[in-house]
Amino acid sequence: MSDELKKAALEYHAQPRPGKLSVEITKPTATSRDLSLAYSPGVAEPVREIAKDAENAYRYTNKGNLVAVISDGTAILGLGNLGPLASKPVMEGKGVLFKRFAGIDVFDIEVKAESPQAFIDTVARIADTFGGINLEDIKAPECFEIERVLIEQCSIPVFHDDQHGTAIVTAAGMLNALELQGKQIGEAKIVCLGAGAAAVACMKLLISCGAKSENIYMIDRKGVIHSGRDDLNQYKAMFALETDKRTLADACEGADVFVGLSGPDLLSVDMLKSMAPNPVIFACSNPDPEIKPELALAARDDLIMATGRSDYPNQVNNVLGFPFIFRGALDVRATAINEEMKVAAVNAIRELAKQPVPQDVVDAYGGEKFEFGKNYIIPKPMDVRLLTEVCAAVARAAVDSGVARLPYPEHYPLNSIDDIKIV
Ligand SMILES: NC(=O)C1=CN([C@@H]2O[C@H](COP(=O)(O)OP(=O)(O)OC[C@H]3O[C@@H](n4cnc5c(N)ncnc54)[C@H](OP(=O)(O)O)[C@@H]3O)[C@@H](O)[C@H]2O)C=CC1
Ligand SMILES: CC(=O)C(=O)O
Ligand SMILES: [Mg+2]
Repeated sequence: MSDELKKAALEYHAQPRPGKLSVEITKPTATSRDLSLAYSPGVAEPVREIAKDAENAYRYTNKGNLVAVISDGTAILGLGNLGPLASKPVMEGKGVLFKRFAGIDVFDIEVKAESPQAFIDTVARIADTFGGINLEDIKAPECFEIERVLIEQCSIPVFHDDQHGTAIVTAAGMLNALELQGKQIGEAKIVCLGAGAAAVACMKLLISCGAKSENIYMIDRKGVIHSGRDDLNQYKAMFALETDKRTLADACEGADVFVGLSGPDLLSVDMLKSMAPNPVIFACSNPDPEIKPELALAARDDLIMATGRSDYPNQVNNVLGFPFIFRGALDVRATAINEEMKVAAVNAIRELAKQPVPQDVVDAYGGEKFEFGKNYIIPKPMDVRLLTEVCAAVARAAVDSGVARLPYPEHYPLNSIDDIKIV
């Protein structure tokens, strides 16, 4: 990041008031009558109704449109374990994206937890306040058990965005990129640098989409994950291969795909050059990718290059997923975000990239024209059709798979956030 951008980012967060989010009032509060409805004595009535039947919380409070974005700060982007308070700008940022792209209100919650169990207990105790819980930037392997237990304990959707949001968007982009490069996913040799929350979920979903586990080389700080290692947790062990490859450089030789979910500047130009013709490079570490696009594109001209950032083409980032997935789930009051809903989101995002791009999206990106191809494998976050297509696909899948508590919404498809009706 340039010094100029770093300075601008601090200024953006500090001025004209600190932070990126505030709370707004949705009812009249001008008169004493308004206050006697909003607060004492009127507020007692919805209290009594909710005490009689918890479902009334959806009718009389903001529960149905409120998502908690919760972190313990143990894996903030690719910056590592910097603690809960330091994660707050990212969690506020997720709140901005939920609101801007899908009209969802967010409380960001940063939890100082001495153990995964303490974190679970904290979240479980506050869960009923919300319509859904988006777990964010919690490191592996703890994140897997945290999410599993919270899904079991909560009756609202619990979704670890770094796992599933990332996997959905990566799978959508990867299927399109492979198609453009003329490769079959079932034959692609895949190198995955990183073996944490995002990496494990992405590789699992790519396997569901047809990738072969025997073609996936997963790599952590100690090198290739192979069956001779005795230091693997159960999540890494699922990817252990019988192989004599040991290093990232060994794995890259002849590989078709590189997926980086690890840290900055870890893929060298020599490694990139050793890959098969027409490779796909997803260097998705934030804020700094595993290889800079300028370096990669200067080294070879037959690749498709994506990063997690907004300032390069092909932004493979969970922002294309979580706002719309939660909108669809909330609008049918789903009890979970299940595999059917995730696959529906993959297909909706993937297909959208193949449609002509509307003028307002072109305008939002400085007038540059996009069409399905090497520099446009996946839709842009500003594309309102994500709201239309992904919410509809997710809500439909929730209904069809039996986790929806409301029917498919009559007001769908959503053509703008003004069409949203809080249920
Ligand atoms: N573009 C997007 O939408 C998203 C991008 N990401 C990015 O993915 C990265 C990982 O995030 P997440 O999975 O949540 O974090 P985790 O802490 O769960 O996992 C980090 C993984 O990266 C590995 N790693 C870190 N440094 C190196 C290194 N030098 N060499 C090899 N492996 C390394 C770690 O290895 P070990 O197991 O040995 O410690 C670990 O397996 C971050 O950079 C994040 O920004 C995450 C989510 C979404
Ligand atoms: C994008 C995101 O969630 C991450 O980098 O952690
Ligand atoms: Mg994250």
